[in-house]
Amino acid sequence: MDALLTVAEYEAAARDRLPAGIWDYIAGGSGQERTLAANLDAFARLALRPRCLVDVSRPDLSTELLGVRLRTPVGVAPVAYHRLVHPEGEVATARAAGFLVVSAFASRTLEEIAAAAAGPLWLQLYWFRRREVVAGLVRRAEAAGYRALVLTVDTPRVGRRLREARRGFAIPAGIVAANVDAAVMARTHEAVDGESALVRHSREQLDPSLGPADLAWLCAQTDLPVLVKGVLTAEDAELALAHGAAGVVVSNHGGRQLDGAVASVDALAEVAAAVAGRGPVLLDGGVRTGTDVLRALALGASAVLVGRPALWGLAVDGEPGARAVLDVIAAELEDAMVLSGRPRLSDVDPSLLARP
Ligand SMILES: Cc1cc2nc3c(=O)[nH]c(=O)nc-3n(C[C@H](O)[C@H](O)[C@H](O)COP(=O)(O)O)c2cc1C
Ligand SMILES: O=C(O)C(=O)c1ccccc1
Repeated sequence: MDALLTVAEYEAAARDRLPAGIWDYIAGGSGQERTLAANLDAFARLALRPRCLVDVSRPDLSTELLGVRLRTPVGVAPVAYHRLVHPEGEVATARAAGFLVVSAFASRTLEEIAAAAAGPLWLQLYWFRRREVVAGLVRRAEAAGYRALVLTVDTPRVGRRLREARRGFAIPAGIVAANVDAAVMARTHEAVDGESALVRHSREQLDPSLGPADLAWLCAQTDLPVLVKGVLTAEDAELALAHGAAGVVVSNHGGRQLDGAVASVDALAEVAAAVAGRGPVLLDGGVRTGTDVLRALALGASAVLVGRPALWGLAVDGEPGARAVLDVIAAELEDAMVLSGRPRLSDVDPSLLARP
């Protein structure tokens, strides 16, 4: 195999390897997939204003997030069921990642992932109707040394994923959400023609009444910082912080929830302005290159997360593949910092963009 030099090449290699149903589950968005496409297009539209005559002999990609030093400002977004693409699943991803947000629907246990992790771990939560599932995950994350919780708020139910519906997609029996009661997850394994099992499962098990008071309740349950994921507006950023959130993740769930929602990078400036330095602002959705990372930081992100790219690397070559994808992005980021005259991340601000 020739060396793969870009994230796009990992994507193509992963597509060649994965069964079509698994590929469509991962690649797909909701509805007409407009937001899925917009996440990529929005980055492409942000032209850079490089500066020259700057000493760029010592580029420094490191950053601090919630008191922890990271080698790069790039982590892995919470993505369900890594074992769909590689038998080691999240354990391999955790070895490769500088920083990983573990999904509530991880296919390895929180403790196995913690034992393997190279960097900080956060745990993502859904608002299960059975609140003891949420509380149990919080206790286990605390005990296993996770450093933050991420409450996903863009999923009162799973979006209309037409690729999943057409295939009657269900989670294969051998791959389970290792940290959630099997009874809660049973319906994710029942294939029905013309329906996504995940949509059905989410309608039954996720609580769509989630509101600000519930966020405040969650924050009161734990000393861990709680970030709110799925924020696309200044109003929701303000509401999240007012009810105890330590920060936000600007995200449209990789174009898998409300189709037609704004591209995440296009929502970033508004959210960052509302947060106004009171906590970290992360971004995910469509980050595929080092220059995308730089664009997001210029618009106010503290760090970014990649979702699908981590799975592409994992699918191609397990732990080394996931590491290689993150290394490609880091190498491109360093290059972009040197070539744009911004050798430190603290030098990255809206002046980097032609039309911020
Ligand atoms: C296959 C797949 C599964 C996902 N599972 C979850 C999940 O369990 N929890 C969650 O908060 N977000 C989930 N997401 C959304 C990601 O956290 C993230 O928002 C999105 O993938 C970022 O976009 P990107 O894939 O373009 O990088 C999932 C995304 C994908 C593609
Ligand atoms: O969050 C998702 O995008 C996702 O795919 C999912 C997986 C399992 C249950 C609910 C949603």
